[in-house]
Amino acid sequence: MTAVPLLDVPLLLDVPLLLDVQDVTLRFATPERQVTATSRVSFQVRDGDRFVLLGPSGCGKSSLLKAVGGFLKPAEGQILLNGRAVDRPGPDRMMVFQEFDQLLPWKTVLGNIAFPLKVAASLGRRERQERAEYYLEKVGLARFAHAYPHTLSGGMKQRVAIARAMAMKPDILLMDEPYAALDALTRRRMQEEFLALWDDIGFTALFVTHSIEEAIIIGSRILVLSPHPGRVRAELDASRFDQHHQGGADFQAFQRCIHDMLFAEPIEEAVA
Ligand SMILES: Nc1ncnc2c1ncn2[C@@H]1O[C@H](COP(=O)(O)OP(=O)(O)OP(=O)(O)O)[C@@H](O)[C@H]1O
Repeated sequence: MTAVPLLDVPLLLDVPLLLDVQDVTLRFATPERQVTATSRVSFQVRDGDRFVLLGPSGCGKSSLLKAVGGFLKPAEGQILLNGRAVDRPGPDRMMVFQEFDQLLPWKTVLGNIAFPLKVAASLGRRERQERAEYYLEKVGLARFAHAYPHTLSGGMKQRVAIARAMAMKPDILLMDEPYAALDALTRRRMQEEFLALWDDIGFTALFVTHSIEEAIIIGSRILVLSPHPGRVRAELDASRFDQHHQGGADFQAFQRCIHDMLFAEPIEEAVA
């Protein structure tokens, strides 16, 4: 029987379509065998979405993000950004990683944020400086403009990485478990800041996590992927929840529902 994923999302046809992932299968060739990371995954991200890819370890979340980033070519299917096929990395898709060492250690915080703007060569020196300062202020680190990365905490480094990505004003921000290596309290605070930034600036994010709780807090839409190889199990509307709902009955019921979906075996049963 053909597996039918559960779709529980409003049709937002009046909101511009940004990213269209169509039947994407991703494979890796290793010396021993071929690994299929995802199988015929489809989803659409619209302007302003906080779109979360959620699934167990190895289901291909990071690989999907890399493919959207243009670092990995689909074996089948295609990825369109603003109607154009993605075939290489570009400044319209900026990535934030989990690792704390993604900043250039020999540049100051401000220098790190201004650096991609300099490489892109679209702004003059003064505009670059102003843009970098603006986003640094937005992540609450204006006082640390001249500090070097090794003097910052993990959370501060992630804030700088987020400011650096945002300063490029990408069409979509690609975030690969950006808070997973942080302690629980800092992680919570970063989630709150992420939502406050989204309210303040407005951006579109494709966010990878394997935490159900984080997916519900961060996401406006959640794509639930099955274990390896990743297939779409469901797409859910999470826009009614944020950090203030955590612990509430609705939040917990939603969390349980996603948990059951993730650990259910055949997709047909999850839908029934
Ligand atoms: N460069 C690679 N070469 C070979 N296999 C790979 C490569 N990158 C990923 N894979 C395999 O593809 C599958 C999906 O990996 P991926 O890292 O995308 O999953 P994930 O859902 O992001 O996992 P995690 O949450 O643990 O990071 C895994 O089986 C992984 O071993």
